[in-house]
Amino acid sequence: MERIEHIGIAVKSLETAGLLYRKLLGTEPYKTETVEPEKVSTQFFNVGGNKIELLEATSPDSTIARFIERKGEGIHHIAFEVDDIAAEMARLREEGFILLSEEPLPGADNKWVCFVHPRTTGGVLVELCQERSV
Ligand SMILES: CC[C@H](C(=O)O)C(=O)SCCNC(=O)CCNC(=O)[C@H](O)C(C)(C)COP(=O)(O)OP(=O)(O)OC[C@H]1O[C@@H](n2cnc3c(N)ncnc32)[C@H](O)[C@@H]1OP(=O)(O)O
Ligand SMILES: [Co+2]
Repeated sequence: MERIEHIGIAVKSLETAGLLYRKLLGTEPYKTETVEPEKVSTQFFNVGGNKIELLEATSPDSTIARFIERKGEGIHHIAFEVDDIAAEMARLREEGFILLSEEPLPGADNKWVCFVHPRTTGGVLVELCQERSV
């Protein structure tokens, strides 16, 4: 793992939460992007090089909708930047972590991503992110 890439926050409404985070952070979001396969719309803020990712469900069967149903709005996951996501996935499998996809998946903000099951990380949903070369 290289560094924390972003903190994911589950919100009911990007519009409402976006206004709140503009006030809270004192800055505008740099990107709003829907990732259909993940059934999420995202909005990214950059705070001195650290990123906040707001996540709204695009359908009732989205993992974000289920999270909010169960736990309410709030911190959803921690994403780490990795240089080689395939190698990191193999290392984590070796270490006994449960990965939630066989292969890296296309994520938001031009990344390849993979998630680690929170039951194997002490209750924290972890995301791996590698920059997708354009
Ligand atoms: C990719 C676009 C974007 C990006 O950055 O590029 C994103 O970040 S998209 C983010 C949304 N997508 C995901 O989260 C994909 C990975 N997540 C999953 O596959 C599921 O959410 C999963 C497997 C973590 C949980 O699935 P589900 O909610 O259907 O299962 P359960 O409700 O039975 O939960 C099982 C167990 O996990 C605990 N849980 C669920 N979500 C979280 C969480 N965010 N953080 C910590 N723990 C979580 C839940 O409480 C259950 O624990 P238990 O002890 O059994 O009660
Ligand atoms: Co994320």
